[in-house]
Amino acid sequence: MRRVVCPGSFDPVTNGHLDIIGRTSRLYDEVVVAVLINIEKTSLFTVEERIDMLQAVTKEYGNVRVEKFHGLLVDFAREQGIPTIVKGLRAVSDFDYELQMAQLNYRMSGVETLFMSTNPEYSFLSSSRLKEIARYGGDVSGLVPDLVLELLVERVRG
Ligand SMILES: Cc1cn(CCC(=O)O)c2ccccc12
Repeated sequence: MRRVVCPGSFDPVTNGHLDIIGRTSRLYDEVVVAVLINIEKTSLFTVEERIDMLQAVTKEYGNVRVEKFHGLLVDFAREQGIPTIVKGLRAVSDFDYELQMAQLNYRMSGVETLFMSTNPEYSFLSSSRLKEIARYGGDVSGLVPDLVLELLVERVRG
């Protein structure tokens, strides 16, 4: 069983995330989407809400499992018996940090990191930018799944 882990905060999941997860699900037997629990960071959605959204929007792929984790990603990967991380790269600006993390993770644990180019349609997308726009009433339809759009608008304007 060839497994891979796709880590992130997913606060909330965007179409950019979904694009990478969907393409990865066609390359591996199982994709574990790992939602990071970060108590230092205030989030718009709870971990459980983020997991529920991810489960709903990845169900159609049939081989995606959503889990939560805290601490080191490589510890989670090892516990899950997953030898490979897949990260989406949006732009050159992502590369520096991601390369450093990949080298550190490999040195610490032998877990490999594979990079996948983000669909250019979403290369500008990040959850934080999205939340900012939604907070000021901007239209983010088409950038997140419809289910997420509803919950996002309700939450920022609630
Ligand atoms: C482009 C991209 C960024 N991230 C981290 C997102 C985050 O930390 O919320 C991803 C996670 C899965 C698939 C693609 C991506």
